[in-house]
Amino acid sequence: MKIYSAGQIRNWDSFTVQNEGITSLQLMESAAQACTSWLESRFGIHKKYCILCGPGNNGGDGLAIARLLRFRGAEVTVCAEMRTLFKTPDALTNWKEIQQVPSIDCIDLKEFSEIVPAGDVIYIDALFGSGFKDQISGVYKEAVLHLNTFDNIKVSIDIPSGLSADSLAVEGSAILRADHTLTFQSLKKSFLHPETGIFCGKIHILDIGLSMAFDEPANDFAIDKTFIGQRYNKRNDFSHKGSFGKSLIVAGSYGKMGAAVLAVRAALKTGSGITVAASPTSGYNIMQTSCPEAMFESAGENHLTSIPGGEEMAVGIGPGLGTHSETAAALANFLQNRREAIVLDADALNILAASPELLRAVPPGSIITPHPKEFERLFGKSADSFAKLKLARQQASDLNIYFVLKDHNTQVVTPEGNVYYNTTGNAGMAKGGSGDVLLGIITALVAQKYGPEDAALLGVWLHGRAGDLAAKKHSQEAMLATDLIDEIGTVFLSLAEGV
Ligand SMILES: NC(=O)C1=CN([C@@H]2O[C@H](COP(=O)(O)OP(=O)(O)OC[C@H]3O[C@@H](n4cnc5c(N)ncnc54)[C@H](O)[C@@H]3O)[C@@H](O)[C@H]2O)[C@@H](O)CC1
Ligand SMILES: [K+]
Repeated sequence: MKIYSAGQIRNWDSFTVQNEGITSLQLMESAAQACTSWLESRFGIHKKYCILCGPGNNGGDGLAIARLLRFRGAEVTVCAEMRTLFKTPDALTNWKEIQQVPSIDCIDLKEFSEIVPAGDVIYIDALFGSGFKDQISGVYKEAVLHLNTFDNIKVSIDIPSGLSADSLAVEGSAILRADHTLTFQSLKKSFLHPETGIFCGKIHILDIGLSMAFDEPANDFAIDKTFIGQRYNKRNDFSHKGSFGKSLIVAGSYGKMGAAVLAVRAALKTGSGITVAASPTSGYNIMQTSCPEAMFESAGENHLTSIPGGEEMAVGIGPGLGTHSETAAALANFLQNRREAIVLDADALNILAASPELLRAVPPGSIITPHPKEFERLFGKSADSFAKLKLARQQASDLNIYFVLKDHNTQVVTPEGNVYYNTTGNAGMAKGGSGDVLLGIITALVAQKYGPEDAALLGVWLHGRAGDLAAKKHSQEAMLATDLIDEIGTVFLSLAEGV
């Protein structure tokens, strides 16, 4: 799914009006109908709603929702700024329609800050949507700050008011903290960053009938199921283990063999034809017992002192490696001699951070998977997640490598400057071991001849989806990286069935 800017969303609305034989008023009605149906299916009928309406078309949506809910038997109060009222023709039309509907209470927004919340009222935020700029002030600000103190359910229409679609909010500005955001047609960039996404609650994408023929270039994308379905290659019946390539997982040191085991098991479960663990001899028994399907190559006594060439193999390096000077020297030597793309994580990245000149030796097309601290060690501190992404784009292009920036919505950054936000995964995955599993998954996909971009995209999605299934079964608190590996098969089954 492409992620469009606020300006492109406006173009999308206009394109639909011009090409689909529909008026902008009908589009507003369609948006309101989609919201009303969602509200009824979620909360049931005959509920009490208070709908805060702003001056533009987001407010117009709120008015149309008020009318539709009232017609279906709900008790509805509308709060709007009576002094300036509505600024767009469609919002004004809906304001006039509201006057014809009996028993909708209308109150001035300036009185809202006096309101004491009633326990059973659901509050709808239709103050500002994609046309919002800068920061909220005056009565709107007071209303948002007051509403934020309520424990009632709060549903934002399209975008939580005070949040802009594609940038960081002005520091200290008022933003509505929603429990649910009903957004139209596609995700907005700000929903996917931690500083701004926190205001959205649970996000629901509603189809309001915007034209599917609309297509503008974009650099930001969300990795969703359709997207993955297009990139996943089903296995051919006439294949043998050699068809699925060989993975070499370079991992482990004395006391950190668990990380190596997790990466190797994840590679095996992701379909690597042949998997070899290159680990220190002290980890031999652990690896051979935990992963009988893998081969073992000894590469040191208690820590790695050499890294095998891994010719014709997909190579993933890092989990549990430690940063011993001999291991660092082995990695430097390996990088000087390796031409094909590799996958790097964890201690491999810490070694690079200590010797940044080595970054230039990372083969083009490689994938590196830093968590926020590892990225900071490599490239310095960024002011916020938008600035960090900008820096990652620049570095990916300079170094000609792919980044997998592990976070709430993990981002894959390509050397061409595209950013793909992952939409699977949960907070239960913020645990030791989860990154080791990701390295194993991505390495196995590279072994199976997925290009680096597809391997990274499919890898993060699969990892997150397996994590979601593990959380469902065991809870976010109790789920372990091992549980995540156990769910990889279920994710492949659903992919093969096309769901
Ligand atoms: N254009 C269309 O065809 C459709 C638009 N839709 C709705 O319309 C919204 C976009 O509507 P608009 O473009 O009218 O924009 P909004 O309703 O998001 O807000 C714009 C209005 O708020 C004012 N405003 C902006 N920033 C402000 C600030 N900081 N303080 C005070 N006032 C501020 C603007 O002057 C303008 O009057 C979408 O989010 C969606 O909810 C939907 O009805 C679907 C169809
Ligand atoms: K809103």
